[in-house]
Amino acid sequence: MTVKNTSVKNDKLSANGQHGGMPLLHEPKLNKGTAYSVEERRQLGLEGLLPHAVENLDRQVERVLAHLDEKADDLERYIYLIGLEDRNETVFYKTIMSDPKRFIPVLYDPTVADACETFGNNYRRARGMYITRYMKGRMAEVLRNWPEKDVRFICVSTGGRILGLGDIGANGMGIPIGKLQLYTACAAVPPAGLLPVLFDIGTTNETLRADPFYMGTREAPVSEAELDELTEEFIQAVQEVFPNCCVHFEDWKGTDAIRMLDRYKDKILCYNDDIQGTASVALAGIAAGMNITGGKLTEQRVMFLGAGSAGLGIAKLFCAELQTLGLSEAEARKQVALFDINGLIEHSRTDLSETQKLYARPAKPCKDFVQAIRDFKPTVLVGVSTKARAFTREVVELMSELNEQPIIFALSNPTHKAECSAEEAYTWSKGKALFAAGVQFPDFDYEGKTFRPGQANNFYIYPAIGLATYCCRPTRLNDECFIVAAHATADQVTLTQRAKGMLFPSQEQILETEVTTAARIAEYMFDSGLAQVERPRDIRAWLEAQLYKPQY
Ligand SMILES: O=C([O-])CC(=O)C(=O)O
Ligand SMILES: [Mg+2]
Repeated sequence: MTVKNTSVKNDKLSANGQHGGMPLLHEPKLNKGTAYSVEERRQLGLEGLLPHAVENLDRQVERVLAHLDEKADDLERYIYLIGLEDRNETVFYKTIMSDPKRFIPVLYDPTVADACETFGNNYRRARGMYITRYMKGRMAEVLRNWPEKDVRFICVSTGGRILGLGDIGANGMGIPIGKLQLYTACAAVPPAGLLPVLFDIGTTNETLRADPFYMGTREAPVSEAELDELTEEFIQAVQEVFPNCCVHFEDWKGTDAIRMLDRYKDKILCYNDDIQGTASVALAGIAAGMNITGGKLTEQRVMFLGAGSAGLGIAKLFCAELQTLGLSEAEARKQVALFDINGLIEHSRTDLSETQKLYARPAKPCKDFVQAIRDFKPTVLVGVSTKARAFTREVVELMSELNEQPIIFALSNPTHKAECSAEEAYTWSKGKALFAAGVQFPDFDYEGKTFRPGQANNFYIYPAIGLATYCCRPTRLNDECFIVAAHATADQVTLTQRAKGMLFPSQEQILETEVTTAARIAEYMFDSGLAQVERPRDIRAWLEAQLYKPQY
């Protein structure tokens, strides 16, 4: 426990006109609770406000762990943890970062899905910002209400497509909150500059609009033209109020997501996690699969079930990678096929978006997914459909007939939306499949061998992108950053892990993994001229020096 560190923090507090005492104990970023020393208690007017015992951080975490053990389920644990973050940010991050494999699923997917669906019922305290159409013309003024002035990342969602849950409007706030917590939990990005934003544009969800506990605007979504206008004002306001901020788009309706990324990616520092982060983690899984099968990336044929922002994002990044490996654009696109609710994406379809048209195959119409697989003969199958159980026994068996080791990703989430479970993938493929899902499935024993399913979730990627961005201050992010992140992630799967069929590094050492990934991204940012700070001699050590550490 160092008094020095505290007195620096408390200088800041004095500058705000606060001098310790009870307000200090209610300030989660500064509060040390029972860890204040006798001396500090005297200096800061805390005597008598705390029990006698002076505890250290480890003892405080032990108490938290005991509380968590008493909770009935993960949603209760989630609610408790958010409350803890409201009281003491240091204990919160110390707890999460001490066991990320255990806590990522509690704080984030799949529990965050329940947290979002019950957001109005379980609401406790203000966190993040809500921007509505009623702030039109005043968004910059509104953003100035946020107490932290040096905001470095805004994660913004309309709630228009939350995970595989569809449009849940303002209840989607759980996602920007959770995504930003993982910047810190997985890559030690300092939490002070992280701002979750729910861009409340109304919702198509009539059940929610009729729910007395719903807290968003009770209206149908604004028109596309109005959305574009509101978003433009928001983006301008962010540039003005938080000039060092990277805008992270998350869980917008697919067409809005693609349109906004196209509009802003070359104009401001931004990215879309569902398009670029998901694409990068899928590419990482495919690249790691090549290390197991000995196959070549250029020979992979990827078939998607679902042709929304995630599927199109993966297709685009995969093709970009194939082009860097020497294929032409047309050759690369031939390696990809998409199949959606209306069948195979092929030339004669009249319902395709401009982006979907790029991947339309010169093939006959086909509404039968199994037939489409038989015709295209994919080596990799990617589920981004939000259609539970869509990878049937027939699908998995056919993939195993076509491939020695088929790569099967069931990315829809939360758990009940996955296209198939790990157990199904391993059993139906007779242990041949290299499998990953968007959520973590438990290990599975099949004929004497233990398989560890992968979690192909963008949390392997975006926190590392965040750390590299935080340190290098690039003016833009491009697709190459996400390709570099994919390879850096795949390269960290060890030989022992590959032997268990693992396609991603283990989550126990997620911080170590993401710092390594961030170092590779940072190196690319310096090499390519994207970085706006001076290149350090030792990039890794330089990143490490800037990591947030949960300590007093
Ligand atoms: O949040 C996750 O687990 C993955 C993701 O971005 C999504 O499903 O929208
Ligand atoms: Mg998402």
